[in-house]
Amino acid sequence: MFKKILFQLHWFLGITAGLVLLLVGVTGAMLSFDKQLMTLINPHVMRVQQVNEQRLPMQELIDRIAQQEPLKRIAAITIDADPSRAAQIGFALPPEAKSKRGFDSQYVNPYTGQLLGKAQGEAFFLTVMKLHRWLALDEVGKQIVGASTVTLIFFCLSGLYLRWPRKVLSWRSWFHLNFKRTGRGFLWDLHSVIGTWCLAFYLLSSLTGLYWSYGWYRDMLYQVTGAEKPEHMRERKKEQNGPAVAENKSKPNKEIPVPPSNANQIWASFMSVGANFQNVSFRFPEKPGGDITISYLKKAAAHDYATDKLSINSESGAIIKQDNYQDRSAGQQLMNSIFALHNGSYFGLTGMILMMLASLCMPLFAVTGWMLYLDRRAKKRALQQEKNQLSSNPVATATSQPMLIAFASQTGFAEQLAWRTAKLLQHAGLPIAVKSLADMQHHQLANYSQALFVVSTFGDGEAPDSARHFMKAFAQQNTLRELRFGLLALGDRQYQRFCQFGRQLEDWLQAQGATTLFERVEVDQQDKAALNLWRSHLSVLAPITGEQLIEPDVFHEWTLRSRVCVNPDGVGMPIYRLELTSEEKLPWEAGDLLEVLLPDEKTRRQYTIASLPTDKSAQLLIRQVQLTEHNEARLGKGSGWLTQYLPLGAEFKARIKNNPEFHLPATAKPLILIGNGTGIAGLMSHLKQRIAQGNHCNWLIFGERNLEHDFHYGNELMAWKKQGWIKQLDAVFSRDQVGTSSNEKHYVQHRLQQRAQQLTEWVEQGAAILVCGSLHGMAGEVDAVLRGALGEEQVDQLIAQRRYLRDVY
Ligand SMILES: Cc1cc2nc3c(=O)[nH]c(=O)nc-3n(C[C@H](O)[C@H](O)[C@H](O)COP(=O)(O)O)c2cc1C
Repeated sequence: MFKKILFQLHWFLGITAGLVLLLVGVTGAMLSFDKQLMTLINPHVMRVQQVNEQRLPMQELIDRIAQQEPLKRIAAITIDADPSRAAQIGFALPPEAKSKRGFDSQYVNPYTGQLLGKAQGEAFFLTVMKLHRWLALDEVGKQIVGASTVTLIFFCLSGLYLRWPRKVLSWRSWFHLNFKRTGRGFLWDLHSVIGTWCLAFYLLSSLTGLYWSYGWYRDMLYQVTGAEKPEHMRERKKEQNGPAVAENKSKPNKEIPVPPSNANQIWASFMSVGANFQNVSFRFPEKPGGDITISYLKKAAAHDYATDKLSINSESGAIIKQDNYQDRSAGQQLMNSIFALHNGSYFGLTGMILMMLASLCMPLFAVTGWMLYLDRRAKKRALQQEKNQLSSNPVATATSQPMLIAFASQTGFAEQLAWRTAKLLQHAGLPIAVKSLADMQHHQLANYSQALFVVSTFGDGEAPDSARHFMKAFAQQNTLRELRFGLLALGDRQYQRFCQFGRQLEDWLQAQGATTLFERVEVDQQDKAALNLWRSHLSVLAPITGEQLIEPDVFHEWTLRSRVCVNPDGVGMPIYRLELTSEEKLPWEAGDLLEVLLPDEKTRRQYTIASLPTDKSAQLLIRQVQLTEHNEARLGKGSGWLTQYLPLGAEFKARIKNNPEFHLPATAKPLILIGNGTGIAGLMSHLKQRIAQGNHCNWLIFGERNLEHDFHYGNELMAWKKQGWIKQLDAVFSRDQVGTSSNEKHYVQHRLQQRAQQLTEWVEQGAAILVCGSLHGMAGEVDAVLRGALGEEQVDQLIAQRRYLRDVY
């Protein structure tokens, strides 16, 4: 249960926060080498030719800059030990921009003092940084990024738990990516194995990233490490608490920094302690006589942010304070390394590259996570369809002992095959009970004399999660001597323990005294031959017909040839008759469906085909569906597209869907066709087929609202009546009766009730009954009339003999 909840949370947060993390990851990767990239794209600004042995003395450098920019005040200078690098000057921002932190930054040639201008790309990286830290949305964005960062920690930990392999000590089960795997297995591998590779990096970057997201987290880190907060943070806190500065959070009375007039002396003081520097930044005081703060990185520094600090008095040039990285406490060093840990530079260039690659992988998780989610959803939907079809068939209520079909499935395929198997057997007349092993105890198996097991193998040769308890209790003694069983084991040969759980289950069943109905069938992925073998075993148990266990997912191009509204002035929603053709010579028979793939390439809609291949086109009858969403009316996704938006002559994807539950054998015996609304489509194809076979004995009961507007295919039907192809035609129009002497709405079920005598006679002569149209209202009412007139037993028999078939929706 815990695992299930964790999984649900993992995917739900994944498909939401995952998208934010995708952006944060990619922008983070872009920022990894921003300095290097900036140098690369600004060779004439950030790099210089070394023209002298020595750089200009600091005072001369300052004076020459001041000559070129007399109106600007130098607030900071950064000098790099690399002789080919330009020095960086930070000019104080003008008073109106006082509240902003930072400087107006330019580069200068340290040998000549010539200003080289600004570097290109700063604005770009600033935008990337804003996206990375707060999605460029200020406070709201900051909160979203903060929450997503917390979620990333959750993904790491829950992901680790969810993928915990059975062989914990085997490095392969943790880190090996098998490129031979395909489909869902490969997606899962990409998600979980690469996730494991990246796990430490994500934990590191998220645990450090929270430092910038939440004040409480920052405070906590300082408290735990015992480190001292930097001055600007303490000041900010004071300001926020102090009433005097409540309206103005910027520093009060901020002065323009003053460059010193004895810079050479200051440089000498610095060099007395920092001669071995990699780069050094001088920050000038805001008041004359104040201290200059110097931050420098030694050549042997632990990492790029392990800087030493120095304060020098701007007048005397005396060193006031020295604060070396290596002299700080471990906690303080850690807090000074937060950014280096965040971007991996704490571990040098390798760390930076690995962190960048891990960040670049972030989209992979979002994409594979979404794909796994969509795949699971599609499977769930397909499964629901299978279940619906089964439960709407009344045979399920038969009283004789049912055959058990038990499944154990992780991602839904075994479950789908179990329901399909059930459907095939049920249609062949066997009473069936479908159960998940998750809901079963061992001793319950003794209640059945025949059972089929459809089980997959997951993880590293393990049972699917839902069947783990069944596995755990395997040692229990139980006697199943009466049980005969068949077993379909699903697996993938790319895994070392192929179909392991299926094999284990079979061994256990046999150890309990159960005997096999036929040899275990093992399926490698979706191997058709193995599935056909399973199907042929089923045909020994019962005379199954029609449908394959899995259908090929091949769609063809179809063209919309014509579209006519058949009830222009009717009171109901408009119904359109569509004519469609395909270049392929695709066969179908009466009762089959056309499954249309909508433009999003995922959504499918099924419509009963009203014509036969001999008509040279597939005809559909589609009623527009109107939905109201947020007080706005819109057309149904499938019906709206096909009846309104798809242009005439346009191509789209569709496939013929075999619908064996609605197929009829060719026979001269009578046929009763009952339907309403667009349900006439399915009845039309059957009538056409009957006529083609030369079978006259057809009785149609059709219902709609008004004769004048809603007698779909009325002309053809009347003509067939006249020619004798339809023996009896009962068209019932509910709205036409209002205001007449009966003044009651009559529907097809009422007409059928009136003709109960005739119904009994036809059924006695061997008639089959087809029902096509509304599930709600019509189909249930018709079923009740049939049961009332013929009796429960006879209706159940008709179903078992496949003489009572329905295509209802
Ligand atoms: C993460 C993962 C692990 C798997 N492990 C195994 C395995 O160890 N042995 C095996 O034969 N098949 C393995 N498979 C393949 C599945 O058993 C196979 O895809 C099956 O059709 C899934 O059925 P289900 O959807 O009912 O769970 C694995 C599949 C995935 C996605």
